[in-house]
Amino acid sequence: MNNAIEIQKLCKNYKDFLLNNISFSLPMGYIMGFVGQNGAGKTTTIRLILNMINQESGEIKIFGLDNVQDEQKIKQDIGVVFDDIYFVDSWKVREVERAVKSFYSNWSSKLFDQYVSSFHLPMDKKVKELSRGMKMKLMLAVAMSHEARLLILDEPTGGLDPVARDGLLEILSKYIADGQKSILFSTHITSDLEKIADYITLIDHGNIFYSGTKDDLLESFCIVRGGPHDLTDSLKEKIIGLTTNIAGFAGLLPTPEMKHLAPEIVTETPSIDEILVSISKGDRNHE
Ligand SMILES: Nc1ncnc2c1ncn2[C@@H]1O[C@H](COP(=O)(O)OP(=O)(O)OP(=O)(O)O)[C@@H](O)[C@H]1O
Repeated sequence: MNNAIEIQKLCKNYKDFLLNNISFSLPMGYIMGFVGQNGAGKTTTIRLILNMINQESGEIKIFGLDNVQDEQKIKQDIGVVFDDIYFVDSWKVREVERAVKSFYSNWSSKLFDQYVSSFHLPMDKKVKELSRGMKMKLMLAVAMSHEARLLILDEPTGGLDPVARDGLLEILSKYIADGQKSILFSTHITSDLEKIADYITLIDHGNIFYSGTKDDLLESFCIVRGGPHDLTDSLKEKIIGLTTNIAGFAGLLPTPEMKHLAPEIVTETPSIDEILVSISKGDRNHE
């Protein structure tokens, strides 16, 4: 299978943070959600992929090419959206297009106009006059107007209302429909990923906790709940992010451990949010 992104043993060291030897791949034609708590290392990983910061060690390949040596070639094929707008404040929407299009050999003004119109962006407004959601939509329009084969989105839905978010998810699903495009989508709004992501990479304190299909992730764990007397010592050790109170306990359990459960214990399929919260509680329980 061809990979849009292939990361091997990537490390980055800051004073108080280590991106610890991470590896994961995004297969061509799919959407990968990139999730983790604040400060887990998502933006650092994205900056490394885009060669905006230097890595200490490891390898990053985009469409099979080295992200540093072949940077110029690769960047023609990537569209990026960050949570901060990077266009000049005094530019009007039309001027943003004029400024950006010269960088891309595949730029399509027709596509840009279509996105601007479907996002209801006013062509004559200046960047500084746009709302946060409008700025986000402008960055998305730019990212998608040069037929990029890889979109890298860092919190793209943060400023969008639920209707606009839903519209965006539809656009992203259509964007990858030809099987030739891929999206790495970092977000805290995991319900968006439940709708459209095929793969999930979950990063926890600079380590990859999980990378694989969303379905496998949700099948790999279950939420368990039981009364105070159902919690044995051996079960306690296996539960990630255990919470207890007078009524009983709850937490996340690796699915293979389900076969040892007493029949009174209730199990449910977790949401991505529940997995994230349990992992973070598990980290705190071990501190
Ligand atoms: N330039 C830098 N110098 C020192 N530390 C940094 C630098 N950039 C990021 N960090 C640290 O690296 C860690 C990971 O930050 P990063 O921005 O990658 O997290 P994130 O997962 O994107 O978080 P969030 O969800 O809050 O955006 C944090 O502890 C942050 O303080």
